[in-house]
Amino acid sequence: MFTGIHVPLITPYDADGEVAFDALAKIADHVLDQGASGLVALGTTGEVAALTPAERERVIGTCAAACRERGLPLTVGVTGNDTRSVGRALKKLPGGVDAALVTVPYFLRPSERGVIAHFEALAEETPVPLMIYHIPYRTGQAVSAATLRRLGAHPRIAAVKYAAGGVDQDAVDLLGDLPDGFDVLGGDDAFVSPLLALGASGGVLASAHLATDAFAELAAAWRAGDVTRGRALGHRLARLSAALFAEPNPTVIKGVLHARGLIPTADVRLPLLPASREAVSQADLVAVHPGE
Ligand SMILES: O=C(O)C1=N[C@H](C(=O)O)C[C@H](O)C1
Repeated sequence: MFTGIHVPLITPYDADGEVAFDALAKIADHVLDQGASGLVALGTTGEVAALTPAERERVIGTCAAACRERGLPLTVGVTGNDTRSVGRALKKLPGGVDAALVTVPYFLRPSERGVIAHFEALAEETPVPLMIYHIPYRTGQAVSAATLRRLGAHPRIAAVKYAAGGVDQDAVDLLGDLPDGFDVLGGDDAFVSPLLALGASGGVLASAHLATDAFAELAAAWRAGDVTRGRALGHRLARLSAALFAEPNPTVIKGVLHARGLIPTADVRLPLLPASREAVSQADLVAVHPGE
């Protein structure tokens, strides 16, 4: 299920600050038609924390329709640091959801044994396969390769979105000895190419709103062992990701999509602030020929 590039969609807003569901549907169709292997709804990029429960439900429905039409998977972000409430949220996921992206418990900083107990409890009750979201610079929680390997051996834990802020020793250790049926997806846009080179099967990349086809080609090149193409493309796309992440995600991406007429406004909800004009025009420029 988890190969190729999965795009964690932004949430576009109209001039009144309401979610622009028609624009969301168009972006979903666009990235899937450009070669994305699936969508992720309600990620950080989708400003999930700023959405009401009703908006979240409609976002899932909109993304599910686009995926269903093409027979591609929809993953939905489920965030929380209390095992029971995350379990309840998983059980409430509507039809049309194929997997859940579940953050390592944040802020609380349980032990790694606690992290294992958390995911093993969730894996026993989840209606859909789980993708662990490992992002220690946001959660504050270390998770070793040994812990991920143990969790990856569980039949209901299908993948990890690996976002350690670089290619660390645990990434090398994990990718050198993966449990059967457990996929690693790069979750730090700038480091996806080296992770693919080590054996990751794809990525969950906000940058792939732009140049989706080039990101899909990057994943395919590394899978096919085409080092020359993978390396060259990886360097170019890393420059695009750097430009898109020059200010807090997803502000620059929204700025570029708006400048290109793909969403009605570049607005974000507080505490995010819109990206500067300079950051948007620089990223727009880099995005024009990312694959060459
Ligand atoms: O929402 C996501 O999923 C992602 N969020 C990361 C972030 O906001 O830092 C970036 C990554 O591309 C995917």
